[in-house]
Amino acid sequence: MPDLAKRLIETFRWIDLGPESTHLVSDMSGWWRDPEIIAALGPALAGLFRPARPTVVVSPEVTGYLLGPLAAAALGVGFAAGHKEGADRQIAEPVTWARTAPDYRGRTPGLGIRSRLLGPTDRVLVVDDWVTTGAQVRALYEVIQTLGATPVGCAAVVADCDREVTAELGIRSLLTSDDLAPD
Ligand SMILES: O=P(O)(O)OC[C@H]1O[C@H](OP(=O)(O)OP(=O)(O)O)[C@H](O)[C@@H]1O
Repeated sequence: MPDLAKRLIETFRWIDLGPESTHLVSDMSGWWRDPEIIAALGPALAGLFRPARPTVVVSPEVTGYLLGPLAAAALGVGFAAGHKEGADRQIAEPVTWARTAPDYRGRTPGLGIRSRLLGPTDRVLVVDDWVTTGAQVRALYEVIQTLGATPVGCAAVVADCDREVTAELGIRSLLTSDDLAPD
């Protein structure tokens, strides 16, 4: 196993919120606190798709805003935000939206990208921390295609989805959820 994968596993935690809680909560704060992980994550995610020659990275709000720019910098391309509807601020220009199917928490948020940021010459890499149902990635692909651009795939730190979704959305990851299974 590569050193980065080992370090991601060592610094990840499941948090038990107590007897009232029905599930463990993932805690990735150790990743952002570790200088070696911060330095290695962008190049590692970029390396999953370098041959696809992405021209831009897109990531969903909010954890994607940490990871996407790291991967974009490693690829030498720019970044465009995937906004979630309902944020407490206005976007004062046209945004192209798509609604997600129910995600891993049963939510169906709209995801949107500022329309002027992508065009037909763009090959777009979606980057995220964790993909479960793939609903948010799929909605971003819909927006990307509506804007005339081409999604080349999704680079994730953790993939937790079934084989069909992985193949359909072209998901590649540094870890699978089995690597982070609670004890
Ligand atoms: O595969 P899916 O079922 O679509 O779920 C995966 C998405 O959910 C998580 O983000 P979340 O919406 O919890 O936001 P966060 O980044 O603010 O934690 C994760 O960061 C992905 O974006």
